Amino acid sequence: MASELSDTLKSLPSHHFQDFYTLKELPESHAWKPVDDDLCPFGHHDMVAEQVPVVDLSDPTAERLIEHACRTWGVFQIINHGIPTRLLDDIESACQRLFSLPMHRKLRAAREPDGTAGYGPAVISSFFPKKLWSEGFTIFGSPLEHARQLWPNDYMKFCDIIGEYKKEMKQLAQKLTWLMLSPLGITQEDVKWAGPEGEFEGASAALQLNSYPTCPDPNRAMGLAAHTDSTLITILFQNNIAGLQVLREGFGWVTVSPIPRGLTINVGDMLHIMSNGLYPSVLHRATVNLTRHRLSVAYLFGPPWEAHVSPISKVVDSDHPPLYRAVTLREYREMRAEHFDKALSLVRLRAPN
Ligand SMILES: C=C1C[C@]23C[C@@]1(O)CC[C@H]2[C@@]12CCC[C@@](C)(C(=O)O1)[C@H]2[C@@H]3C(=O)O
Ligand SMILES: O=C(O)CCC(=O)C(=O)O
Ligand SMILES: [Fe+2]
Repeated sequence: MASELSDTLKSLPSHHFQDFYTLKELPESHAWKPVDDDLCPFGHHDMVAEQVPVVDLSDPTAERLIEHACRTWGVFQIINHGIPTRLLDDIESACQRLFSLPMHRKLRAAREPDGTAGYGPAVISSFFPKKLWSEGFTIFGSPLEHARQLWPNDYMKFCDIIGEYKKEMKQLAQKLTWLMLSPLGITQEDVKWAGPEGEFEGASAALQLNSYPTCPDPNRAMGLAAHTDSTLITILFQNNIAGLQVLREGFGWVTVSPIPRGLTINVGDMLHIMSNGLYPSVLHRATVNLTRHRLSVAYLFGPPWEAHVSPISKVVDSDHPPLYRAVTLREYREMRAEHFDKALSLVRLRAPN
């Protein structure tokens, strides 16, 4: 088994795969400056008072609450969203099964150096001098091939859960996107690429399974470094263990308190552009834990790869000129791959009035 692992590692290029489960101390390569130091980069505030908004989707005023949350935070949590509890339990178990596999098995499904799908560190890790305390598994389209490599005799269970989860998430993402766009006066006619029924048929979607193993020195480690998502919206499920933090302008990092069976919705860069900056994409990161293995599942919902995304005319006038040029998701992801957090400013035309 040990030789299978070293053979696999030898055949993989400089890509960094870390077996966290064997480490008793935090290696220097993973030691960030204590994450608590920058809890409040804007000075001292009463952090307890600030809570990410929670929206009950069965509330008739949900749309207004969502609009307010998107304008002020770029993130909110939802309850009563209609995703079956059983499915959330299933996806959590599927993550546990995957990440608890021995390293040599996970490496069979390793992401290729220039690839996008499979097992490996977060793609943004290459932009940071220190390594992240996390591992991920990215799914575009069908997970069948990778699932076969991971569980040669029992891969269908994983595929079925992923298939069902993606289907439910797609419907929820469509509904949420309209709940977010409607208060800005944006309708189906304004978003040609959303299709005649506004069903976002050609939308791009990916599923990112994240694992944050227990860490011997959590205050000096970083699970996932600060980033915005390059999506329209992201729907995040976390396994009831705190770790996700969002940056609230003027306050600092605020922890998103897990709500059992709740989901967190992030505004991504594509929605930021479409809304002409009215809905800012949220900067977020994930911390790690001494005793509890945290898992999260991000459904990354975007426009079709080749659709031109630009500020929608309904939110543009002479007082509010377009702040961003049109860009396709394909072009934007290429810019992110090269320039990471500078990508949004690279498509920016001017500063707001
Ligand atoms: C669809 C995508 C968004 C993502 C890059 C990717 O191609 C697949 C993984 C996604 C993810 C998840 C963790 C955070 C993130 C910044 C990363 O490193 O990989 C996002 C990427 C993104 O939003 O650009
Ligand atoms: O694990 C989390 O809470 C954050 C995950 C995340 O930001 C992502 O997958 O894009
Ligand atoms: Fe994210």
